[in-house]
Amino acid sequence: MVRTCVICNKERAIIKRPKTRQQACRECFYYVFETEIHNTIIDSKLFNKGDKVAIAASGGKDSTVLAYVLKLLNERYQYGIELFLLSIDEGITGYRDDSLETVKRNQQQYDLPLKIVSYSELYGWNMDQIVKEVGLKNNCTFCGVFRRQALDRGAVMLEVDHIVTGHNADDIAETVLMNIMRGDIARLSRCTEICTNGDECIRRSKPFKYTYEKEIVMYAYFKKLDYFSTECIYSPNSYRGHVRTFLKDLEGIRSIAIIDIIHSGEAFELKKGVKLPIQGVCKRCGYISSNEFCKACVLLEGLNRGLPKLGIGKTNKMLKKYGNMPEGMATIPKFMNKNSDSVSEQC
Ligand SMILES: Nc1ncnc2c1ncn2[C@@H]1O[C@H](COP(=O)(O)OP(=O)(O)OP(=O)(O)O)[C@@H](O)[C@H]1O
Repeated sequence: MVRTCVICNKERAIIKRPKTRQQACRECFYYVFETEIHNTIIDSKLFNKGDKVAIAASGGKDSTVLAYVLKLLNERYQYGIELFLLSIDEGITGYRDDSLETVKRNQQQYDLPLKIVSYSELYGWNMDQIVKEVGLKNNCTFCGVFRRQALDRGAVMLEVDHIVTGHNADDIAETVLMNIMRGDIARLSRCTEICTNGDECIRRSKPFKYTYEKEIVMYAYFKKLDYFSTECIYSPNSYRGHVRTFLKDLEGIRSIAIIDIIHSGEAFELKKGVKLPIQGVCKRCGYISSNEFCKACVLLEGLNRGLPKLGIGKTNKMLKKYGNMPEGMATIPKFMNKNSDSVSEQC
């Protein structure tokens, strides 16, 4: 049976929106998809006119669609922001080298400046070398911690005010579930924030907070966007992978479950008296940290001392076991910010 688009009531519907189950034509799907993201940006006051914004670009579907849509919305609604692409080269042969080729093509296609920062130049180690040391089990910890800091460092090099990432509604719902299952109250209380600012120097936000992964894939497919679709070769059997499978099952039964989980996460309130870690700065590299040394410095020290397990688990417990961090070890360059000598002075 031929169905008519429920939005324009004219064209033939060729899409069933995964988020709302609405039948829509292609043009109406594009329009509602883009407009919902625009509404999220406006409702959350993500940007100020004149902001320099780095799009964390991995070459994957999410960040590729993000670059395309942000460029389009910036022109359509005159946000007045300046966009850049910022990519981190983790040094994963057969994965990141190929996806970075996609980012380089996106740079041409979208005519945006691109900056690539590598783990090797920042930390003296790439992921291929790290996996040789630590194996497949804990390597995602190294990669995640190092990437977070690498993005901030790249943003400082680009002198931008803001980083946006392609984290989508599914990613955020997964994170809520993971934090509940781990009892990680500190992260649970902040993982649904669309924008982190105040305690961090470079604003970081997720314009796709309410955008379903399936719709991002559909949009990329129908628009024929150029993106890289292989999964990371070093992340089989990650904890997140199991949560993802669980969430996909839930979505199959009730598609709105993803948004409901995000709303539940937003509604969590901490009991009075619950102590949260206090943000300070790393004594060694100046990056934000709730401990004396940031996680990246501890992980790096573990690698350099031939003790890769040093940074896995509770830092204080591990330092007790393996001994304190010796002074004068190879370390990450001091985190410098465009307005101050170090993060501590600006935040
Ligand atoms: N190497 C990288 N360089 C720059 N940004 C990255 C990199 N890896 C991840 N990101 C950012 O973090 C977001 C979430 O990353 P994740 O690893 O969960 O990938 P994903 O969900 O497959 O997203 P994508 O489809 O964009 O790769 C990405 O959308 C991107 O904005």
